[in-house]
Amino acid sequence: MSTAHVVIAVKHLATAKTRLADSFSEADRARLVVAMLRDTIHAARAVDAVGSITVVTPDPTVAEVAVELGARVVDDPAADDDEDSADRLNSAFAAAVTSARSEGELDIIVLQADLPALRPGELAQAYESAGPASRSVVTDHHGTGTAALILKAGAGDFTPLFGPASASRHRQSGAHDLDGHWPGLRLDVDTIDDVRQALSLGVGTATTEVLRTLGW
Ligand SMILES: Nc1nc2c(ncn2[C@@H]2O[C@H](COP(=O)(O)OP(=O)(O)OP(=O)(O)O)[C@@H](O)[C@H]2O)c(=O)[nH]1
Ligand SMILES: C=C(OP(=O)(O)O)C(=O)O
Repeated sequence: MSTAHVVIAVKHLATAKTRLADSFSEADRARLVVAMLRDTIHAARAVDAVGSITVVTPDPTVAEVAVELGARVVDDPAADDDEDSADRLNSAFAAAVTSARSEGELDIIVLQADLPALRPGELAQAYESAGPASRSVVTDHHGTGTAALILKAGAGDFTPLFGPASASRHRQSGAHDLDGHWPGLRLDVDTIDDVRQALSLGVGTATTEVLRTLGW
């Protein structure tokens, strides 16, 4: 079985999940982001084909949690630059993928950090369904964003195109859209409605605990 390397990006906790600001304080949003990251990493680590995980972040708390969970940490090269936020995110992913590939030509799974309802079987199926030497995209539950990008070894150079409506940009750049019933994999949590949907699908233990302490 081939081995995949998962790459996850998380920004500064102080600026994270602004779309949840009406419902949660900054401190609670930070706790939720860390909890969702924990559940995402736990699910990804449980996939047989996943050999290693890198988290690219400028945030020391996120870096600590990533190391505790056995992930490698890449410092975010552009976090404080005056770039557009999507450009910063794309620079962060590009740096992490370059770092992972410096150890050899690997399959790479670029994965969102906020997938608390992810099931290992969903990620395993998505990875297996991506063809050899291909680039593939798992579109998010809205049909517009990118939940995951799968870059099989030999797929060539990678230009991440995350940001609003990234799924169509990834498709236009040659990525195949993967079909599959993967509700947890597709459910990146950005809004309060997403929180409700994730809860009804079933979230991991860390997110369950934080939401419970917040009265959910
Ligand atoms: N390392 C890194 N990660 C980023 C950066 N910008 C965004 N991310 C991460 O990429 C994912 C999608 O980011 P966004 O949708 O822009 O931000 P968000 O915090 O999820 O939500 P909003 O603030 O509501 O937009 C999240 O996991 C972010 O933490 C960045 O500049 N550097
Ligand atoms: C940045 C993206 O995700 P989000 O929905 O979290 O903004 C994206 O889908 O490219």
